[in-house]
Amino acid sequence: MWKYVLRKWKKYRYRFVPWIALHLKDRTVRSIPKGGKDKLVSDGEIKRTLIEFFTSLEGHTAGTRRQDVIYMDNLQAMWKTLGFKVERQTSSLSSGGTGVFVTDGHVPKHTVVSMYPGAVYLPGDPLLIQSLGNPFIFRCIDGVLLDGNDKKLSKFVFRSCSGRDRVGPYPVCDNSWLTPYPLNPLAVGQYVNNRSHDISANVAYQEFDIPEDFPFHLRQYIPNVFYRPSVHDEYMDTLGKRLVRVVVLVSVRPIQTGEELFSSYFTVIN
Ligand SMILES: C[S@@+](CC[C@H](N)C(=O)[O-])C[C@H]1O[C@@H](n2cnc3c(N)ncnc32)[C@H](O)[C@@H]1O
Repeated sequence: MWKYVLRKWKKYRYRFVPWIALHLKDRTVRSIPKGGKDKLVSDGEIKRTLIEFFTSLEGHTAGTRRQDVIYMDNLQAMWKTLGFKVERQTSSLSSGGTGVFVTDGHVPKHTVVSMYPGAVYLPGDPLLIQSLGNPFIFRCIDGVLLDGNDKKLSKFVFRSCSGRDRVGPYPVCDNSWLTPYPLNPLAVGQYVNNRSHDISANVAYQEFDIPEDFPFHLRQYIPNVFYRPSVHDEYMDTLGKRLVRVVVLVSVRPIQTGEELFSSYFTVIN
């Protein structure tokens, strides 16, 4: 029985874990050809965008200003740097809960429009308890999992991992995505809803490993942290010199003000 489950899991290719597959009726599949890397934009372009945007946020955290005020400033910085704002709002789908919308500006095709926050679990890390009934477990192409749930045990786990990995006074990731006012307003990608038969996807997920030369002072805006402590040696052996896995959402077509973002939860690599 256990071997059967493991064999099935190894073959499992959807972006979200089986729990969500059981709960969504519309499972329109996005198919990627064998050998395809599912990369819409280059790693260099993602790195450039993140550095440019994070740099524009610097200085907004100083002092004792309220988090909601900082959030508004950072949304404004998003508009100035990237040319658009994305925010959480009630979904346009009945029973869609919260979704993510472009609330100002215009998103050109092949632009980083959001980030999927959460703790990063490598194959073999214990995620079972956090994953029960959790619709926010995201699966990367290589089997790495992200838990983007901002409540309950998942929230507690992220907070403790982010505290553990501090280097002196410098945070190496951001945990404000667990609140309604993320310091990095891109970090709302876990709320993007699945496309339906009538509405096609306007964004797609893309993995990006933060390289070692990423500016240290900007890591405070990265909404991801490894679950496992001291993972780096092992991780670097397999993937080269990388600090942490992030997942960005990239527009697959131009998106205008007022449009809700929709992805394909059922992306499958053939
Ligand atoms: C990753 S969460 C997305 C955020 C979610 N809308 C919320 O408010 O928490 C996935 C959950 O969103 C809902 N959802 C996503 N796409 C949907 C769709 N096309 N129709 C209805 N519900 C959807 C389902 O409840 C699913 O379990």
